[in-house]
Amino acid sequence: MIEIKQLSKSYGDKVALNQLNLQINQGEIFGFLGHNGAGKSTTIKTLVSIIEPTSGEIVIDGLDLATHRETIKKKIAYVPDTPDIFLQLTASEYWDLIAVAYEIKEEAKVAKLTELSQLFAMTAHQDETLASFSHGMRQKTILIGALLADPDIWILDEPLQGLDPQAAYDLKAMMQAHADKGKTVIFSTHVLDTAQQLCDNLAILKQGELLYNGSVDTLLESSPGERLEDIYLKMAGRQADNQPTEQTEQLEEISHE
Ligand SMILES: Nc1ncnc2c1ncn2[C@@H]1O[C@H](COP(=O)(O)OP(=O)(O)OP(=O)(O)O)[C@@H](O)[C@H]1O
Repeated sequence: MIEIKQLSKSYGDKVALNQLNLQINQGEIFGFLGHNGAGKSTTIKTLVSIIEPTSGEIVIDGLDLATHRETIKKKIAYVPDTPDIFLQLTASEYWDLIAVAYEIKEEAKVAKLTELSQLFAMTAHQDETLASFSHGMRQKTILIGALLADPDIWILDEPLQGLDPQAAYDLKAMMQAHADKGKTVIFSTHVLDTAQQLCDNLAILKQGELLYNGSVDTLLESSPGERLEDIYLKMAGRQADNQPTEQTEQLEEISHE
């Protein structure tokens, strides 16, 4: 279980996250939704130890992230929103690097790579550099690397961006299969149909504040006949609009019950 307690992050004067409290259960698919700049990536980067929070605490399976960082990092695989890393490496060299970092045995690595690179149509490209790849191919290379370790917690920042329809379909199936094995999958997205289709629970953020935390079903039941997209847009409002909508107030009550 992941417990996020009173988590805040400021970049200079800019408050990106304000006292966020959340719980993410093992084996669930958890989604972060929110307009641009809402704080989704900041939350995710804090979870994967890329950035330090200004204050607050993250506890994963009973261990405080601040004091058990190395142990916790081994449980987590992360797919960033911009896959422009290790561009000078070939896909195969990148996967080798991940296998060493996560201490994956050679036999298991080869079996998993054969399966995943075929699934994502990357076998023919494994000896080409990431620099020569399209955005989607880099994304697939990093996805394959993340899955090599069969992580307890798989965290993906806007993972569907840039994937072709087949790869997006396969990735969604893999996220579901990963959760079905009892692993935790956390992702951010702007694709509300995907959130509705995949998520057990979600958090909706706006300008660093939590607007809603709870199940997708509860959210949908709160407005019969409406899709998640309709409910989300009413709740989050327009970017410049800081005033809570009537829907926001109603849903805040539900999420605190
Ligand atoms: N390195 C940084 N320096 C200064 N401000 C930052 C930095 N990173 C993020 N911010 C600010 O923090 C706020 C939250 O940004 P964040 O990237 O977490 O949003 P997001 O919800 O992931 O947005 P998007 O959907 O556009 O990816 C924004 O106002 C952003 O401008």
